[in-house]
Amino acid sequence: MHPDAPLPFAETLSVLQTLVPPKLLSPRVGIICGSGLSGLGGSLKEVVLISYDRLPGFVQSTVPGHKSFLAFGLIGSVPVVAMLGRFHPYEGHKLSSVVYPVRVMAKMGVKNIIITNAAGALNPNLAVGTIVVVHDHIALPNLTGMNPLLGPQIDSSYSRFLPISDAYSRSLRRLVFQAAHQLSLDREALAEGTYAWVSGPTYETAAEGRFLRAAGADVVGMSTVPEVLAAREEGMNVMVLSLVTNMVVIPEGYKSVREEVEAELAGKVTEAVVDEVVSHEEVLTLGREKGDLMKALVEKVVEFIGNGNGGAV
Ligand SMILES: O=P(O)(O)O[C@@H]1C[C@H](O)[C@@H](CO)O1
Ligand code: HPA
Repeated sequence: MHPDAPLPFAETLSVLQTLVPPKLLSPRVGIICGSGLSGLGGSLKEVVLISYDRLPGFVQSTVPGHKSFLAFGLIGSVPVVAMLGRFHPYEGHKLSSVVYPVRVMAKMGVKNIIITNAAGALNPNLAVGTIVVVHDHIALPNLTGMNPLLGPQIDSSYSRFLPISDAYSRSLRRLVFQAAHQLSLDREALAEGTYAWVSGPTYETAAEGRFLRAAGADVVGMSTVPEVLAAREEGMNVMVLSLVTNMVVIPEGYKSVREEVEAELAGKVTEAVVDEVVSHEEVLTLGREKGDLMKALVEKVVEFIGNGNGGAV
């Protein structure tokens, strides 16, 4: 038993066995829906929704735009399991709780996981509404002691020192671009990039935004990386799609208040400076607007996986 948090896998799986029809009990693909993206669950056929409060080991999602249901169903003929609502450390959840559903998916036999999120763009070439296919990440929390794999190993057969330079499956990333081609999406609809994980819940200051951009990140968000690490530890192929819901506020240059006041005292007319801010409402609005696009891409990729394409199983 894990001393930090006893993980009730047997109990969770036994509840699932009583609630999920046998046909859906061995999902091929796991999906995690990001902020405002739970509509993905709406496209599942023969869907069975299970409230998180019925599942031992699951906590509740408390963030607007996240539900608290595990959905089982079919995309085409492929059985999938989807988290309609994820857990973030900033909600007060332990990292072991945040990644518990990913580990449950692994115990159910899921080999491929598609993780979606809403993110702010640091790269000025990205437009709001773009979906970024993530190929790498920067996780300051991981580097400074906030890593879901810290502590005694939950399974002694797992690697103690997990390499994650290959965390984002190239085969699955290829499938996204093939899916975009089949869906006749404009080239600009998709981009590739690096995701920076921050703990949140505050959005970034301008200086933090500049810092993360200078470090090489294209987008920034408050989730996903813990799930990626757990999924890799469990041996899954991982794909991450970030929907750019807003530009991170990084003004061109600081407009000096001293100079503003001095100019006014000298009788000059100055331009009023209004500081911009980001809000979760705009994140959710964009999630709703682009939810169908994200859904179409995910469905197509699942279809490809079902057909055995791309080297992913
Ligand atoms: O769960 P995701 O990463 O999609 O949600 C993002 C990050 C924060 O939870 C929230 C901020 O608006 O949206
Ligand atoms: N910063 C961090 N997380 C986010 C953002 C952001 O600008 N937008 C959506 N999630």
